[in-house]
Amino acid sequence: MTADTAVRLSEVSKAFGTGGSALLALDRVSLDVAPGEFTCLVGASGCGKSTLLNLVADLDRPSAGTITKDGARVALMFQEPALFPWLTATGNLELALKARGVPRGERRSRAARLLDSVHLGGFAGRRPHQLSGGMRQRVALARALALTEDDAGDGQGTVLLMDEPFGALDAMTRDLLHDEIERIWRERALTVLFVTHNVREAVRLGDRVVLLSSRPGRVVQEFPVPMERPRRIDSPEVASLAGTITDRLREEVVRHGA
Ligand SMILES: Nc1ncnc2c1ncn2[C@@H]1O[C@H](COP(=O)(O)OP(=O)(O)OP(=O)(O)O)[C@@H](O)[C@H]1O
Repeated sequence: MTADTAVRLSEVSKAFGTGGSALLALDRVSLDVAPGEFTCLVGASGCGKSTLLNLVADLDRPSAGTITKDGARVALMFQEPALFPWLTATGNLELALKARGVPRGERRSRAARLLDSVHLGGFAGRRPHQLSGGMRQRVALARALALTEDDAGDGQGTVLLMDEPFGALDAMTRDLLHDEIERIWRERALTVLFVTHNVREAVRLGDRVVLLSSRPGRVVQEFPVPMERPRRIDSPEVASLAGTITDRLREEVVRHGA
């Protein structure tokens, strides 16, 4: 492990079950993620993308291999925002800050600052059902930041794990959130591991796209994304690289019958 690595997976395997019915979800996956890097993971359904994020988040343990994070704070964000419906946007953030041990007197102002940082300053008193799907995901993003920033409100050293976070949103809302996450990633120098089915989304956002095979999940190929930021998801350059990755993914799906 060096200063150049925020997360290192070394020969990580994960099997579910035992004996003849065991399912090998990940097979000797090795991956180094640099601090401040935006890495996207794509692969066919069931290739183990969520399993990999859960292992990095310590929600589960690998069957073999090691995962090293070098003191990084880790936050996880899912497709469903999973907010408490009876709490306002502010209330949801205050609860996260309480869980982080932030003193009561500081929580309101920290929550307000976090809502401002995701451009939801005017919606602090709304409950989740009074917010659009995109706004709820912004609150979920602010909560992930709340769980990881240090006492000075600095997110440096944070690994943000995102599991299809925009998968349930319409295309225009998703485009806006792509701009948002890119801005926040840059401002806070976050390290992001982003799982998606959407290859264009991966090319829009990633410094690198890692393609996983299915049953068992293995790293098939890595694609650096050389285009300048910000990129447009419908630009010819994004479409072209996404096409190359999709062709490779299709070969894998055919090979594994997924
Ligand atoms: N707790 C579990 N017990 C048994 N099998 C599991 C468990 N979690 C995942 N699996 C299996 O492991 C494999 C990988 O699942 P995982 O959810 O990580 O894939 P994925 O790539 O995230 O899928 P999707 O893109 O559909 O969300 C699948 O075959 C799944 O059925």
